[in-house]
Amino acid sequence: MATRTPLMAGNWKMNLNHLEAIAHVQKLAFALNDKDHEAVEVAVLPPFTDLRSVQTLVDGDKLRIRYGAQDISAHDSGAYTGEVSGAMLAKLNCTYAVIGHSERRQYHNETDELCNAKVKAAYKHGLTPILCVGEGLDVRKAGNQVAHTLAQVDGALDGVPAEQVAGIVIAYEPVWAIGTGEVATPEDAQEVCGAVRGRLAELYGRETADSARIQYGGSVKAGNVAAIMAQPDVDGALVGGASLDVDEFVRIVRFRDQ
Ligand SMILES: O=C[C@H](O)COP(=O)(O)O
Repeated sequence: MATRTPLMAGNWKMNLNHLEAIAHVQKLAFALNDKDHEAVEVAVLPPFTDLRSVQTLVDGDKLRIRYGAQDISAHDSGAYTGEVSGAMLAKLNCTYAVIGHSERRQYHNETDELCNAKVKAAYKHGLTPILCVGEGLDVRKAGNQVAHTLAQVDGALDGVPAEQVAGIVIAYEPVWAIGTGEVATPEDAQEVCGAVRGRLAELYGRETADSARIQYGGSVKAGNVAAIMAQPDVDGALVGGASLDVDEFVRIVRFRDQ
């Protein structure tokens, strides 16, 4: 089985301006040591307006922190007011682009079809998608979380080749656990993360499935991360609120010590 490096990614959402971003990343870099970076990949996902400042800091100080954007346009360039292209993000040396976060699906009506176009745009420009999937409370109550989430995976990866999927990050984020303090149990997380890996194996083969990383997201904190990370198909966390607190986020990165 492939050895997957855990990825702890802080999704700041619409928080921290570019000056606050610099202070935050400096504090985070100071708190992390070589041992942390060898064991875990650490990434931040700031608002678009912060990315140039984060890039300058990471490059200038040769930090081992990676960064990416919270969204990406499906288009390369042109008359798409308000959008940011993959080429622009690649120019900023972004590693990641979040695609299909539930807040984009909910507030901006993003569909699986659009997510699929965004996944293809990310790969076209050398970015790694962090593809977000997961069910709402009604679906969970009906017991349909696996089927719902796998349909989102199928839709977003339609036509994406195995060699690209091998490097993808898929974040399973049950919507009812996002920002609510209600974390999924480790078994809930494993049920769906395991099913997602199973689907990747069906679609692309075992080797590809074993090399893709699957994160859990939804009210992850230092106090609950270790049990979630102990699950065999959970390879990291997409952390929202707790990533805004550097000390808490560092404790999440050090999940093995919790
Ligand atoms: O992208 C992160 C998720 O939406 C989780 O957010 P949260 O940790 O604040 O629940």
